[in-house]
Amino acid sequence: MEEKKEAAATEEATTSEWMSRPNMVSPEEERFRSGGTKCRALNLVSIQQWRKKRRRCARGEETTAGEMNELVDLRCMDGEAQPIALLNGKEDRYGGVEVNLMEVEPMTAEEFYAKLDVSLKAWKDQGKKGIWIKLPCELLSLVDIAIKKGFTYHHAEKEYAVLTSWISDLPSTIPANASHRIGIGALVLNKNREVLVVQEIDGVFKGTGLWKLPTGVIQEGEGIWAGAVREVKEETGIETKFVEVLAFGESHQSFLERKTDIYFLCELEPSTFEIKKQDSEILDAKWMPIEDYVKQPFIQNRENFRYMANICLKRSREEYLGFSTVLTKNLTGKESYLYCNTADFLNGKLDHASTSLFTTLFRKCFCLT
Ligand SMILES: NC(=O)C1=CN([C@@H]2O[C@H](COP(=O)(O)OP(=O)(O)OC[C@H]3O[C@@H](n4cnc5c(N)ncnc54)[C@H](O)[C@@H]3O)[C@@H](O)[C@H]2O)C=CC1
Repeated sequence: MEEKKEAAATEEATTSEWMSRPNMVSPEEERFRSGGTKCRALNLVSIQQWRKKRRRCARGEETTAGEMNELVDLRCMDGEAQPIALLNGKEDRYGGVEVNLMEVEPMTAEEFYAKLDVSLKAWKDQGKKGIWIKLPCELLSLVDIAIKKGFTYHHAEKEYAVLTSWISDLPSTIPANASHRIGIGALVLNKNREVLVVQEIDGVFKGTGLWKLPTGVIQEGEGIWAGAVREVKEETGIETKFVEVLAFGESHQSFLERKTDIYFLCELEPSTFEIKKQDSEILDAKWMPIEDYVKQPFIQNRENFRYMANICLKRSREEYLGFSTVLTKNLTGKESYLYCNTADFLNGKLDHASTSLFTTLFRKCFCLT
């Protein structure tokens, strides 16, 4: 009866728990005894030796330091033990190793520990520097072990977490997790110099009565200009074409506690004018004379809002120029947008770098004159 209870508890116990309770039967040992072990590196002799050692540790006759290393050593000491395979890793461009556990056979905590231990030793001998481990949600129970072996969280996505460890004696160059969030505010002006404004149902401006520009956050893989067009369409139903980035601002520790928020004030040209507001987020939306928008006390009483509103006002009078987009390619051949002041091209201050630049330039000349 007692044994059964212990076995049931073992199933639920995490590896770290059963490692610290010397009388428990480990899941690995249980599987070995029933003939179904997956870990060929273990055999009964080494398990017994190891359990004796754990009992001695529990009685205080031996230190527990390095207990898991002992397990690995015992495995290697035994004549019948098989060598433990390294974790399957891919070299990165900076002298490190990337281990992707997204598509490997599930492994027990014990197997992972043993493999990680021998892998780290091997990689250290080989002079490797940054070690990256990508763990799918199904293997997140292994995080504990990686952390005990010196790894720290780097970042997480819905499907996985990534941990890193810098094993070189040189200073770490592992890049930080994403540090910024990108948002947009959209200036949409019609021919009567009315600006498209909204009131939001929730958020910081709830209940203030402020008529504000449509704002939003750029999605993964989305261009700033495309995100601005999408947000305006979603919130107000108005179709637009991107014209320019008028200004951008940054504020630190403004998102998820530690992230910097960068927002781009964009001008968009409307091609439809009938408002169909988004019911889930927008309380009301309308076209408002730009002077009335700027005069709102909430805006006049806050320096950054006043600055942005004045830029919008100047822009509505065609007294201000921003940055428009030039489609280019980055080093790896991916599409990359350059946001630049085309007025300087007009004045001959910059070289005309590409055909698409000329196209943009002529479009801008046409729009602005
Ligand atoms: N709101 C404004 O008037 C201004 C906004 N900006 C910039 O515009 C960008 C976007 O600003 P906001 O629209 O105010 O962003 P926000 O962070 O308040 O909201 C963005 C979206 O996420 C949703 N959301 C945010 N936190 C949520 C939560 N805890 N639970 C559920 N939904 C949540 C909101 O409903 C909204 O759809 C930022 O970069 C900001 O700096 C810049 C100046 C003024």
